[in-house]
Amino acid sequence: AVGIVITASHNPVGDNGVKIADPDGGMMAQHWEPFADALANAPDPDALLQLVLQFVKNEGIPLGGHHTAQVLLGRDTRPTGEYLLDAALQGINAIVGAHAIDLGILTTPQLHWMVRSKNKGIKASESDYFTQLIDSFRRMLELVPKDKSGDELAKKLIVDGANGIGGVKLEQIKAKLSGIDINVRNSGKEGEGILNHMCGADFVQKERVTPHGFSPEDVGVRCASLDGDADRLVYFRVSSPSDNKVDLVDGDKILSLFALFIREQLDIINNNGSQVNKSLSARLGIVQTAYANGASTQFLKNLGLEVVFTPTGVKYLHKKALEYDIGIYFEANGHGTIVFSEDFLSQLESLINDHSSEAANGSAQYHAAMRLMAASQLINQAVGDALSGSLLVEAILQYKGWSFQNWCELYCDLPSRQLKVKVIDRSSIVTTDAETKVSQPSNLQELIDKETANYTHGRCFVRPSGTEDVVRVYAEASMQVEADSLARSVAQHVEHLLG
Ligand SMILES: CC(=O)N[C@H]1[C@@H](OP(=O)(O)O)O[C@H](CO)[C@@H](O)[C@@H]1O
Ligand SMILES: [Mg+2]
Repeated sequence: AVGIVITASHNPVGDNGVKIADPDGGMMAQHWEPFADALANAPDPDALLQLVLQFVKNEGIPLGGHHTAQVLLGRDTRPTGEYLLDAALQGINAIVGAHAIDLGILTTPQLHWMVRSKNKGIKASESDYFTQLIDSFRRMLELVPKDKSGDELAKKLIVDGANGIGGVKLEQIKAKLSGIDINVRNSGKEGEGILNHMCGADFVQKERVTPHGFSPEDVGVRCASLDGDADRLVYFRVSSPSDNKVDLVDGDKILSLFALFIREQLDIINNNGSQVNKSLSARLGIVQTAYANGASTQFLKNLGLEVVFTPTGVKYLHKKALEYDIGIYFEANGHGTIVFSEDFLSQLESLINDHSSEAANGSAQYHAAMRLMAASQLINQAVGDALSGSLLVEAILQYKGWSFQNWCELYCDLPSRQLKVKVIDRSSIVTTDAETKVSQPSNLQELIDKETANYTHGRCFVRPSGTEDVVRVYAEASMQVEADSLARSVAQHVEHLLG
């Protein structure tokens, strides 16, 4: 089985598009992208057919015969979704041997999870997805030390659903989630607002102001914001009753919380004088992009963790994370997850079985192993998932007995600025070293280095966007005015050279 979701994610309600899930539940193989581009740009039906036939030949895809391909289809809440889903059904069913299954309205990560589960031969329906979330969340909370159980505020979460599919699904399951009190705003109900308009994870992360539907009354309460197809997650808190600014916890800080938690459990397992005396070897890898705040990278490195960088785009991060026993990746904008290797999970399982005797199963080592197992079942390992991600955040905060403030204070973000520059041909910029350096045009990197040297904690890079016709400039420095001015001067160089 493979999957297709009709969605345009965090983009305006009038846009639409497709996301494709490969058999492992991950994103479509990268070497198929040029083919997808060619299909989308085919001038007429005949050319389209020729492209398909040629591609089928090149890739050695068996068409027809006994070979059946299942395509799971889902869509978000966009008004154009129904029409496009119907077109997709017709397109798939026109191929001999292919069979489309319409799963209706789903979050993108649900569809990816279903594809992954189906191909693993395990239960793969929406209710199985919900059951897995609810059960593993409950198990995580059962493993919270008794002295950490927090007050009412610690259990309260307000979720901005971006008027999209995430809020709809959360409303369906929130009553079954014990130990947490969830209130959904911008839930996608008729009349509540427009999809992604003045709300949602992308809006909150970029604008750093309260989304529509939040007010000074919410000051101090922990809030989460999802994007339109619920694969991105950021947290925030309304800073003060007098303005609409928020304290933001972005993907980097969610990543840091996850990394701390996983490391702590591994340390408990490996360092605690255990009766069973079995340790668990695990290579833990943290994957970021150049957009990760420098303070987060420093924080993670100070913990002694292995931090690696890939180009922008979760397809690169996910692939890199799979190289580890436990790989944790996040983009600053809130897309990310944790992946566990099969080998690690089977070691974990045997450790848990070894502890199954009465004497051992009260041990700290056993509890830590059980926490890791529950986390691996709660988090969506196919793709970043705002619903399962936020439940893991909530469980970890309860485990640590942490408030939003404690989490914020893990480290202090360096001020940063992002700018977009319109140029004639953005592909004339070529980058290396996970997009942190420019190799073409040849003198641009030297100019960036010169500007950056003028600032304490200065860091700056430019790259052509993969999704918009612009060059993006990112700058960081110890003060906001400095980050702004570094970004501005580098943007001017880009304009001058390529404008
Ligand atoms: C700076 C930034 O946020 N870039 C985004 C954006 O990519 P660009 O290639 O920068 O346009 O869209 C991608 C897809 O949603 C997302 O993965 C990525 O993080
Ligand atoms: Mg999205």
